[in-house]
Amino acid sequence: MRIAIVTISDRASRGEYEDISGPAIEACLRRFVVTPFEAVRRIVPDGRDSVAQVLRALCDDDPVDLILTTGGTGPSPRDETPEAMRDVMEKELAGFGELMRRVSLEQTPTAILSRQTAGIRGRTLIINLPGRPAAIDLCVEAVFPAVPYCLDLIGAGRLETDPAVLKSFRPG
Ligand SMILES: Nc1ncnc2c1ncn2[C@@H]1O[C@H](COP(=O)(O)OP(=O)(O)OP(=O)(O)O)[C@@H](O)[C@H]1O
Ligand SMILES: Nc1nc2c(c(=O)[nH]1)N[C@H]1C(S)=C(S)[C@@H](COP(=O)(O)O)O[C@H]1N2
Repeated sequence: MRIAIVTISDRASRGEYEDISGPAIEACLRRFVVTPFEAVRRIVPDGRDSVAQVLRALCDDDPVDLILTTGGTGPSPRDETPEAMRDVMEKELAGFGELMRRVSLEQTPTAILSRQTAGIRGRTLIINLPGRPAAIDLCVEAVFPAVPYCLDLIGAGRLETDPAVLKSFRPG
């Protein structure tokens, strides 16, 4: 099982601030994913082409099973993660963005500014998270119960979670 964590930030990619959100995603997953996995880490600048290029590379050449991105989902001019998603996804899973915004709205009214979504390319599931470190655990934990079954359905690797920490759901 290989899980890619892609930090999308102009300043973090230039080393102007420390990437906190990327490591926070890996730490979050390590708390409940019991299947051994390799974390593949990338840090790229904002922008449609920059993001689409890294996503295509991770899905097409020796594909990873799951990609979690952080950043670039907002409304400012350089935030183009959703445009890159539209370029690379073969199927959109809009429910992921809907649920993450719903839980985030309980934390902050600016959650409506995130255009985060999820989608499938080949045998890889891609999920967008906002850039702010405070969003990571909340958004990952909200959607993850459905992730293992989604990976089954697209032919990715089998992923198990520790039910005492995060219960995943496989119907039937
Ligand atoms: N990977 C990250 N690690 C730590 N903090 C982050 C990260 N990404 C975003 N943040 C924080 O969240 C704020 C809002 O994120 P946003 O993606 O809108 O950044 P930004 O202002 O567009 O700048 P940049 O793209 O250079 O990160 C940032 O100003 C920063 O404080
Ligand atoms: N849970 C959660 N969601 C959140 C936030 C947050 O602090 N917590 N920040 C919001 C803000 S202020 C913005 S601008 C958008 C987009 O952030 P991004 O461009 O860093 O992806 O995510 C939103 N979603």
